[in-house]
Amino acid sequence: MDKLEPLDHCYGTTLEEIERTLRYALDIVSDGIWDWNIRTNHVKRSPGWYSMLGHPPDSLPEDVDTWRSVIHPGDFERVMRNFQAYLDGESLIYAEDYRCRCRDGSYLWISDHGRFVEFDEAGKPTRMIGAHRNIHRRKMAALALQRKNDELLALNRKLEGLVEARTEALRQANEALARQVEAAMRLSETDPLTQISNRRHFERSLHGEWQRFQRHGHVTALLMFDLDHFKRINDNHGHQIGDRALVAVSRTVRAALRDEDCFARWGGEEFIALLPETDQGAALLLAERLRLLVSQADPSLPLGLTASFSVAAMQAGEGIESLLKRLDDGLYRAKQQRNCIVGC
Ligand SMILES: Nc1nc2c(ncn2[C@@H]2O[C@H](COP(=O)(O)OP(=O)(O)OP(=O)(O)O)[C@@H](O)[C@H]2O)c(=O)[nH]1
Repeated sequence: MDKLEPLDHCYGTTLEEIERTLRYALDIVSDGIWDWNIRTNHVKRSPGWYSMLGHPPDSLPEDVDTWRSVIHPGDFERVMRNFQAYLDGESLIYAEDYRCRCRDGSYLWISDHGRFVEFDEAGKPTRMIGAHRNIHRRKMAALALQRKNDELLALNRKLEGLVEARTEALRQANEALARQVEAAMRLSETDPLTQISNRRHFERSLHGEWQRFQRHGHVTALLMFDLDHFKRINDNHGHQIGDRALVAVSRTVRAALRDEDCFARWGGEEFIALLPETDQGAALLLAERLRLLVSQADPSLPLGLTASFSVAAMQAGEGIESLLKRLDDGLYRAKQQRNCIVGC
């Protein structure tokens, strides 16, 4: 521990003069000073120290217990621990901010600094002097700022939570919307009775496939069929049975086709299939298989079902309208005989 440099060369010659000079200096830089004789345990406190805490000068016992008794219980342990660490030489400085109880019971934040100033021959400290500074306003302002900061942090966390929740709600709403759009899309492309594609969807698929055929020349065929004497079925057995027959035929044919084949209800009791990567020969074989399947579509129906088929493969340089017309003409010819297949 550093010892104080002798002050006699500039502040006086006697010890008393030096002590007085020291007190003046401490009075200027602090609000209260304390001077502890470690050997006797006597503590002398300046008038400023008493007035800072609202006491008349020299009105309290001049010992260490007076100091202990005014420290705020919430600060007591920390202050004692650090003070002891200085006394034990574990800490090089003693400097603590804490609350001191005033005479009226209120507490004042002070900053306390102290150091040993005298030692015996063995180097043991015999005297310690310290200074108190009133830091109440600064400390209160700092605490208020800290509180404000904590409030802002809490608000920020709350806002972050709100934003997160809102983002999640928005994400879920978007997902629900996407599902609705997808369902609406599916609905707009589906025939309500048979649940296979409708004409609108088929035309879009046909357009795409036709463009691919133009670009890459991949063989693609179309197959169209029309149930025979369907009017008689309705007339003889009722519209409901007619509907059941349409559903049964749709299910049977859909199940017999590949996923990539687009199968649609073209109108009334007329159906159409788009068969990518299929040439005329393969499409004719498929039509024959379907012709047999249609007749077995629903054995529980009180009638026999047959259909007339037309098959046409895409041809280079031919437009969609012409292709469909060819298919239509083929079906017209098949209808002259019924329950048969016409390639065109
Ligand atoms: N039950 C039912 N019948 C339908 C539906 N759509 C069309 N039809 C009927 O299908 C029948 C088609 O009759 P037509 O065009 O004369 O043909 P067809 O009786 O099958 O005779 P061909 O085609 O010459 O063999 C009509 O009676 C329509 O009412 C439907 O969704 N449900």
